[in-house]
Amino acid sequence: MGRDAGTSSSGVGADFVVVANRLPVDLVRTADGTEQWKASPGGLVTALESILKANHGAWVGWPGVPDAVPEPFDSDGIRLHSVPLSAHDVELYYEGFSNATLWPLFHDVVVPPEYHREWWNSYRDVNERFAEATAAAAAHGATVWVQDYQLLLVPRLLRELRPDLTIGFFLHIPFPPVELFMQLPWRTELVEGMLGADLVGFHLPGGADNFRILANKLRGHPSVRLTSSKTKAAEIRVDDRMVRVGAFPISIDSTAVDSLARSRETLARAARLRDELGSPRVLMLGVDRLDYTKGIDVRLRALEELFEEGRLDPAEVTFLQLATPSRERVEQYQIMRSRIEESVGRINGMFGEIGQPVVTYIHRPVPKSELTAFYAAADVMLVTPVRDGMNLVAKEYVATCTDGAGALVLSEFAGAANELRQAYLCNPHDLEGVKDAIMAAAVEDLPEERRRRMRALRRQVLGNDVHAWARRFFDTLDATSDS
Ligand SMILES: Nc1ncnc2c1ncn2[C@@H]1O[C@H](COP(=O)(O)OP(=O)(O)O)[C@@H](O)[C@H]1O
Ligand SMILES: O=P(O)(O)OC[C@H]1O[C@H](O[C@H]2O[C@H](CO)[C@@H](O)[C@H](O)[C@H]2O)[C@H](O)[C@@H](O)[C@@H]1O
Repeated sequence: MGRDAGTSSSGVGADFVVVANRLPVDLVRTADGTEQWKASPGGLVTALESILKANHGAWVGWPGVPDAVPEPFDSDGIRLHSVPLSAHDVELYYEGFSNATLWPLFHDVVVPPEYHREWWNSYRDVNERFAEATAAAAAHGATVWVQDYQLLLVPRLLRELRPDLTIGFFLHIPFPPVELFMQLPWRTELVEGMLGADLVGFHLPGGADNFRILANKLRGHPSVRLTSSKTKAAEIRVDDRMVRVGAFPISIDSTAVDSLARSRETLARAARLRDELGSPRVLMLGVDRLDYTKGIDVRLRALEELFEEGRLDPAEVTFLQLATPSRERVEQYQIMRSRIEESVGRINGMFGEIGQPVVTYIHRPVPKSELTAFYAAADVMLVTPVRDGMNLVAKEYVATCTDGAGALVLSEFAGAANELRQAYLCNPHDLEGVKDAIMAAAVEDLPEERRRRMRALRRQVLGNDVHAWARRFFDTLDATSDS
């Protein structure tokens, strides 16, 4: 990628800096008062960590707990700079504006977004602090890569502080249609914030188009499509600068996942897992943060009806759901958790046997090696979000399917469906369609059809990894700074 920077030759600041709400590790405080660093949740960290490890850059982010102020330190070759957040910041900026205003609004209002002025004030204030911390961490002329919806104001704030920097911005969640974005009382400030970058990247062309339309509508900045560009980027004139906008679908470190999946330890653990689960004929798996966008309730409802109708036999099928705790103090997450846990209990009460539940539900993160063994053990992976920026779990499952025998049921409303066309695609709002996709993947299709689909999926995932994603982004960013 040619961004092998670390600290600059002057020793003051790094030449390549990632800025994200979270550091790649969270500080965890245990009941006995001890503190330890643990891997942060979510696909953003999974993807960016492998890029930064390869490039020895710096990372600016929140250490994951209120009021922690750790000094900068090195972790796996990455220099970590903390932006401290108070309990009040966490409540208003993170749980409030980021995750109860922007998150639901950008995910097609699957729950109603809330608009509160005090949340917005806190968001602006925290974005200013992120911009200041980044300005202090970056060397003269450095490249800074700002991540995601929690930091939409940072590109512009940073440009004001440090006009010498090259600034990229990437949005990891869907960018909504104009009519939805227009609900935001602070819509103009947010679009101006993003336009502070030299390149604004989205997962899908639809997101990039929505943003171009808004920039024109709100600020009168027309855009021009660059027909010669491989990424089909467009350019927007903002005062005396050109801002590029394009689609860059994120991916995973496919080769690393593939080789971990082939290891003797993983295969042995996968076989043991199947035994522990009662050697079912069909093992189905779900792996998500416990988020209302992920459609965990959709797949549970589909399975319940398939058991009720006798289309699936509970003596032959087991469903394992791993659900990492997420944003637990936000009301809509609490509502969803109760619904899911109630439905797991109901299905097991109805169809399970003593010592033999039909649904096994684990509400905690598991180590990467264990997660890979779960993927390797599964016959059918259920990925049914009602809306999702990309969904790296779908790609991780495909990369783990080294024997080519698994099947992926995938919602059309996950960004990943744009590339993984050979999955068993379904509309999560159409329960009969979800049930039919599960039946085809788990029971009805011949093994050869499943293998044909999985071969195509593996070609896609192994041929387009996270390093290629970052390369495409930086090639476009470099072209922007040249123009
Ligand atoms: N229970 C779990 N234990 C460990 N890692 C998990 C668990 N659930 C999800 N993950 C990891 O979190 C990431 C989720 O990324 P993604 O599917 O893109 O969704 P999101 O970023 O919205 O959570 C993946 O890298 C996946 O391996
Ligand atoms: O930091 P949290 O509030 O605990 O949330 C975890 C992350 O969730 C979101 O991930 C998104 O990014 C993935 C990678 O691009 C993508 O595959 C997925 O569809 C998105 O939902 C969020 O956008 C991140 O900022 C969070 O770190």
